[in-house]
Amino acid sequence: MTDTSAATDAASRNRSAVRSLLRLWPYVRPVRARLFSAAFVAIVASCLGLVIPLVLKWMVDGPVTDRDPGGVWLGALALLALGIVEAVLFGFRRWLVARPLAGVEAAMRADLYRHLQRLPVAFHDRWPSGQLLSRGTTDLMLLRMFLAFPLTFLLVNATTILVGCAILLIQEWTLGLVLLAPVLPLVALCSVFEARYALVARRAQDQVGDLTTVVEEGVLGIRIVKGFGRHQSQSLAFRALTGRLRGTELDKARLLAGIWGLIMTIPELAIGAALVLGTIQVADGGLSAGTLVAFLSTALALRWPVESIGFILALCQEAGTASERYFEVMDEPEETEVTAETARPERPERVAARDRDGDEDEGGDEGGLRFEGVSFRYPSGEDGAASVPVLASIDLHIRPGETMALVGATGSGKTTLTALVPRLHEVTSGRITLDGEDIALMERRRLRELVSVAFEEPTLFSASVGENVLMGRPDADAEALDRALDVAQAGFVRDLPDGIRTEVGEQGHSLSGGQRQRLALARAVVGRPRFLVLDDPLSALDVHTEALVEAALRCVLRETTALVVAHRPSTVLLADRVALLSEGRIAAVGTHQELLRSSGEYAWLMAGAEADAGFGALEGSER
Ligand SMILES: Nc1ncnc2c1ncn2[C@@H]1O[C@H](COP(=O)(O)OP(=O)(O)OP(=O)(O)O)[C@@H](O)[C@H]1O
Repeated sequence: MTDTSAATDAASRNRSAVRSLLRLWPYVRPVRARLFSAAFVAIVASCLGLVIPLVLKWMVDGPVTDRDPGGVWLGALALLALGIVEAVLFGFRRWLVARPLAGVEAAMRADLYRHLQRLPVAFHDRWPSGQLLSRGTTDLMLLRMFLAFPLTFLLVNATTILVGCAILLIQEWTLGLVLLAPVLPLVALCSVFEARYALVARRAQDQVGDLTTVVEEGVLGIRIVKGFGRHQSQSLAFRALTGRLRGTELDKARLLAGIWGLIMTIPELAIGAALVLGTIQVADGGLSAGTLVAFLSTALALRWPVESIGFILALCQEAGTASERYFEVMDEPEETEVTAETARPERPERVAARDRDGDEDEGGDEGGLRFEGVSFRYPSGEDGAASVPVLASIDLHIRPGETMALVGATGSGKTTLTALVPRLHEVTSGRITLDGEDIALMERRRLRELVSVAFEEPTLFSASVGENVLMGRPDADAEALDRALDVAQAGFVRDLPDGIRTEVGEQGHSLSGGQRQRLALARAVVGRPRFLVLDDPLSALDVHTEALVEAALRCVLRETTALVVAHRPSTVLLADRVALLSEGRIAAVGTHQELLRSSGEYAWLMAGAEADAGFGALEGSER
């Protein structure tokens, strides 16, 4: 990149950082009164500091020249009082902003969390979790600090410098102009610094996100790391990232050191020049000693407001980047939602039919779960290259009350197809209907009530066993919970130390894989859903437990319309019919026996599974 384009890029980044900071206004608005009051108090406190040189001038030209001890004591008391008032005012400012700004941070964090829950699965597939974590923690902390300190002090320092300059010019305008001479070069230097610092600050904050991802993966995958003895390679990867972050932080420190050095040296030179000129004027009798003392004291009082500008600008840049990173996530579109007003209401004849026939209504052509010309491709990756279609022209009808097994080679698209029913992903073309209703036109809340899912990888939350199961239907009663646990053969929970109140630990890691799967299955069936989607939910069970779960599941499946991904013949036998998925297309539909006869691929898949199951059983009996 050429220097010019780097500068243009940095300048536009600067503008976008300011725009991002302005977007904080809705959050700041409710606390604006406190924030402005705090800024006002800080300005008063800071300007009080500028009165001190004027008291000094009075003391030098008055009591000191007249050798009046009483006057000196009076001056000293005035200085003490000014110092105390200044300190109290700064303390009051801090008290004014602390509580409301903690509230702003909490509100922004809550909004981010709420938004993350509503973003589509495709977003979460794309974004590393560490990047999201760092935006919800470090970046929000930087924004709170920005509102508490740099934002206020940018205003306070600017006002103090303006008032101080006015006092300097009024006291002795020639010396004042000498002191103001470095202003223009300093402004130019600051803007170059800001542009460069913006780029490095963004790089550092992104690297913190990458580092968080690696730490999180290392902690969550600690069993694999230990199991494969990968400590060293993990440490090396971590060290490489920390090394890169260290380099970036050093770049930041170098830039800061440079600007700070210049901001300190240039005004010192100007003060030195003013001191020399002032002393000559006092010697010539053109200036009183008191005025020179006051002039230099004012100049020295302005040192901190001037010197801190580099540091404050750096904090503002970091806050701009933090805000940009926060709104990058907040700007991602949430899942499209059909509202109660726009949702297509359930057709009256369907409601009537259901009322008449109970749950097992409408055997007709429309009922059940239907895929009509469904195609799906995952969103294109970072490089923008179009992804290949995973599912193409899927036409499949699962009749009301029917259980359909979905069988296919690994990678054929079974999980993807099941994820389309609860709309974890949106179909690329075609449509899916539940009892004739297009799920794309249904309120998500209603869709989730109708459809329950259990995935091969059972995800549990750090809550009690009961809470995890009841996630499937929070209003279910104890009887429903018991029934669900029985169906899933999860009676083991009653032997846990606190029964269903036992905490399962982070991601349920205090339980075995098979136990977690059974709880996930219980969660899926607890609400007696009209439609059940199970993605190979019995894969981690031994053959005996699997047989028990299947026997109990048979009763549940009779009451619902189900799509069950199956790898083993025993699971397939739960189903009324089987659909064979081959490279993203439905290759055949029929009963298990029909497909065994008519489809070589199906027979081959089942033969492999049978051999595996037989081997597993043999191993089990030998143990
Ligand atoms: N989040 C994703 N982003 C991009 N491609 C994906 C994603 N998830 C799956 N795929 C791809 O989609 C294809 C189908 O994957 P899917 O998990 O649906 O297969 P499957 O039949 O369920 O496999 P298995 O039996 O091994 O679980 C695979 O080629 C996979 O690489």
